[in-house]
Amino acid sequence: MTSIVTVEHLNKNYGKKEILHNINFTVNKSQIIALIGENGAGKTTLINILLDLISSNSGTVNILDNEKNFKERIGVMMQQNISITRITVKEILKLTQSYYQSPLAYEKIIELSDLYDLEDSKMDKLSGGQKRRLSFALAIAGNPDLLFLDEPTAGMDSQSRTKFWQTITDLKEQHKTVFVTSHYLEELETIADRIMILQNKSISFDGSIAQLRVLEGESMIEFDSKLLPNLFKDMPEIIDFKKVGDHYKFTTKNAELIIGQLTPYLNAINNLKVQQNSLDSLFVNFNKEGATHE
Ligand SMILES: Nc1ncnc2c1ncn2[C@@H]1O[C@H](COP(=O)(O)OP(=O)(O)OP(=O)(O)O)[C@@H](O)[C@H]1O
Repeated sequence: MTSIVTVEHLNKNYGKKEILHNINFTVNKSQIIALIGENGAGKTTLINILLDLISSNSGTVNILDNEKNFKERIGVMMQQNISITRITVKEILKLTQSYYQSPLAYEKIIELSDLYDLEDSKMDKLSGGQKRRLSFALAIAGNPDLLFLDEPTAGMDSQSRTKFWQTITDLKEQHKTVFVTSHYLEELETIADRIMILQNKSISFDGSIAQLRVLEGESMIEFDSKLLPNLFKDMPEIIDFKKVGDHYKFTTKNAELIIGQLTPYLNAINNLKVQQNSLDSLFVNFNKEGATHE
């Protein structure tokens, strides 16, 4: 596979505060990579370094082989929307297209960003969600091979989000590579090929959601029962055991084994629920163990 982003031994400080420590990774073509981390973990800082908007203190970044005009092949959707008074959606898109040698067709941009009916609206009169869609339109105007999306769906309604992620998946099918950060983990869960967790200044997890499930527990089991809590507490397969009143909730790496162990007590168990662990709860568990991750 062709590597289109390579980061080696990257470090970043703001003043005396270390933000990123020895970051290393490569990104291949046609992947959707979700960069996740708590507020202030350094996601935007990392993306800004990749985009050469700010400099690192040390380390190397190689994007698209740093070939001539490689920046033309990158599309960026920043966390903040840009708004210019008196310019319409159509005008700003046409202007942006004009900066590129091989831009995406205007009609295609409108279609992918779902900006029908808003082409003649003034930029500063758009709603928050519409501004997000315009930011996306501006990001894809140059028909980029590599897209950076920082909190792309913030402020979008649920219909727009669904459509947006479908578009991102379609772009991947067209061999585009997408680097996305978001706090809406349930959205990333279905589309990301690869999850990178930024924690304690480093990439502390880098792999698929299936690999994260193996690490953190594949399933969540919940039920109500008056059974003694110490029946379960010491089972090594049980992770993150919680009991509130008669309600039991825990994560496990081996749901089948636990269900087998619960079978003799099924008469004393109500509302049994077994489900695959969501990215949200995997991330919470992962962060709780934060200090132990490399
Ligand atoms: N220009 C700056 N000068 C000094 N400190 C900064 C600067 N920009 C960011 N920081 C600090 O660096 C840390 C990382 O910030 P960053 O915005 O990269 O985090 P983030 O993971 O993107 O957060 P969020 O999820 O809230 O967007 C934070 O502690 C932030 O306060």
